[in-house]
Amino acid sequence: MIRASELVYEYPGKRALDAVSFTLAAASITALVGPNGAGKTTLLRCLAGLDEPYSGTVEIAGIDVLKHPRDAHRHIGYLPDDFGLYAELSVRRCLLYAGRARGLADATLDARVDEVAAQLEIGDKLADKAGSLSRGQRQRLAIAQSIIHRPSVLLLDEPASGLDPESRAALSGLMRKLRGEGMTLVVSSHILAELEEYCTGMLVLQQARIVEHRLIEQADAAAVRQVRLRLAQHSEALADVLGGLPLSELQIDGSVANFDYAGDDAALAGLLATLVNAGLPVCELQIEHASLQDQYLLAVDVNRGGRA
Ligand SMILES: Nc1ncnc2c1ncn2[C@@H]1O[C@H](COP(=O)(O)OP(=O)(O)OP(=O)(O)O)[C@@H](O)[C@H]1O
Repeated sequence: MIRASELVYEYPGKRALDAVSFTLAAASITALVGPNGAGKTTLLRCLAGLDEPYSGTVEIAGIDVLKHPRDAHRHIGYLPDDFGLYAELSVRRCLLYAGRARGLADATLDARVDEVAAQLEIGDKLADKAGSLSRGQRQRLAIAQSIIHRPSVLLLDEPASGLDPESRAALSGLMRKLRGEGMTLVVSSHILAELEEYCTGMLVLQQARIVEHRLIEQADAAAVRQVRLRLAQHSEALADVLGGLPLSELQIDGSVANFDYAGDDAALAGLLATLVNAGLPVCELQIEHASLQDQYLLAVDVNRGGRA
């Protein structure tokens, strides 16, 4: 659905994107993460066809964004991080304006404005001036404007910044809903704990380059997991049995053992069977998954280490 190939973008004296390539599947939500200044906003603007890269190509819904920007824009919704609203216009007029700018026909526009306002839960604000809305309501209006033309791709730059926990939870729900309707989303954010709730993939940008592209659902199956094992009572055999298994970071403290284990659920079931068959009185096996934040920090750290 979204394909970037060998993108290079330069500001005067500064390379902001360097040979950036990736493919994102339809109906996915990709977290675009990276340190400040990594190039996230620049990448989103190139994907949206708002900035022209020095070289490389962007394809969205099968359309070459650089060659056919107008066609591509029909498929793209874009929310910039510093989005502006017409403060003196009513919410309804803001949405009507956005719809007309996107070429929606007058005959259907009113109904679409009501529909999208209800979807973003600002239906009761249609008569209010945009300038009178709270930060969260303004954010929802800006998102409503960006999806009024029913794009198949939505690019959101820091959509959760400045929102309270309640509004951020509502935003998470909205993204899941849009994905459920078949939309493909790319979300740049620094709030990794929340991205984890709804993202299907993570793209890590560092110093203008992609350093990691991970599909979260797939990565989970074979990811290294931290395991905590507890026996009902102390057993001298614990160290011997665990010592013969393909584990790492093994630490034993009395009847409790902690270790890292790489394998899917079936492999874990086999591990448990081995322990029980060896006569160990296992009463607890607890698995901790590496969080998105851990994975991100690891990707960024490894890359820094590689460059040092
Ligand atoms: N108009 C500009 N002129 C010159 N350099 C720029 C311009 N805009 C961005 N840059 C530089 O390009 C690099 C990438 O900027 P970009 O805004 O894309 O990063 P970002 O990952 O979105 O950062 P942040 O997380 O802080 O929003 C940075 O080093 C930035 O200083």
